[in-house]
Amino acid sequence: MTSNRIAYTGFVAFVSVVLTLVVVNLVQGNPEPTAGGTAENADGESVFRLDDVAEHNHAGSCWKVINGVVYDLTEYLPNHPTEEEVFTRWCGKEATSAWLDKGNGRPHSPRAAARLEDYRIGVLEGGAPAPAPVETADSATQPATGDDRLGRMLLGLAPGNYLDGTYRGNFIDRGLIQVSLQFRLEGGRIKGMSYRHLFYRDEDYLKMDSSAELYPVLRQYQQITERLEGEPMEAIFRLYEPENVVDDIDGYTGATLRGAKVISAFRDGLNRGVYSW
Ligand code: HEM
Repeated sequence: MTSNRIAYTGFVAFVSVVLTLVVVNLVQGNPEPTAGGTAENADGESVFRLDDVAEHNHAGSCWKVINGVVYDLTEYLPNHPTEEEVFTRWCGKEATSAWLDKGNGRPHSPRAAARLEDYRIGVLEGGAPAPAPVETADSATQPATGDDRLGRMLLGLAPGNYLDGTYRGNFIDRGLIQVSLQFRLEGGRIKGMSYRHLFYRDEDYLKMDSSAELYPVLRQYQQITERLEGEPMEAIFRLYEPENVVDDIDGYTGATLRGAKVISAFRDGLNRGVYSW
């Protein structure tokens, strides 16, 4: 009788352990990081939920959401110039506010923004949540530095702020059009960018052939279109540091100016709104 009771008690204990394990597993889901997103958007990009991101909340697998885009920063982690904990504290989280304010009221640099794009793995379901306020009481009263301005511009280009469609924009200086361009936005990505007009100091660049002295300048302009193809909108800001985008012809002196003109024409197009659907 006693041994029967012991066997029965043991059986009940065993069953309850098994049931507990099943229930815990059902509630927590698979604890292993999932490789893919929950779905794909029209652009073939993975779409994740914050729950998916939350699973990658440690140094061994560190995902963050910044401006509605999901990044797998695991491999970048050892390169980040702070104590590891400063960076890992945000793993698995919506981290736009930390990205836009390094703790001193200033956002990350354009160089850091260019790094970030290498780790993009998808977008957040439903687009960017409203980011936490960027400005501290101090930074609001201080004049904006170059980095601050870039951070604010990046926010302006957050996915969802512009409709898909074809855009046309110009850079005009002293009454003359220097750069006129056209591009499509598809899922917030630049597609089919081309120049309609490229003119500077009596030179019509679009009419040049490869024997022209200034042909390398035209090549740089073309490299911009080639290298922005399929990139997210904010990639235009890489042109503030053109060495990230085009080959050198003159120590990047002219390329810096040309990059600024392209950014300006691009943003002119966005301001004008969709030219055709
Ligand atoms: C989201 C959480 C993040 C936090 C809290 C954070 C924090 C910081 C802090 C405090 C600094 C200043 C270090 C110093 O001056 O000694 C810094 C610098 C830097 N961080 Fe981050 N960071 C984050 C994400 C990132 C990401 C995702 C990248 C790039 C993929 C990145 C790239 C850099 C770079 C390149 C610098 C050098 C300064 C600059 O270029 O702005 N950080 N970060």
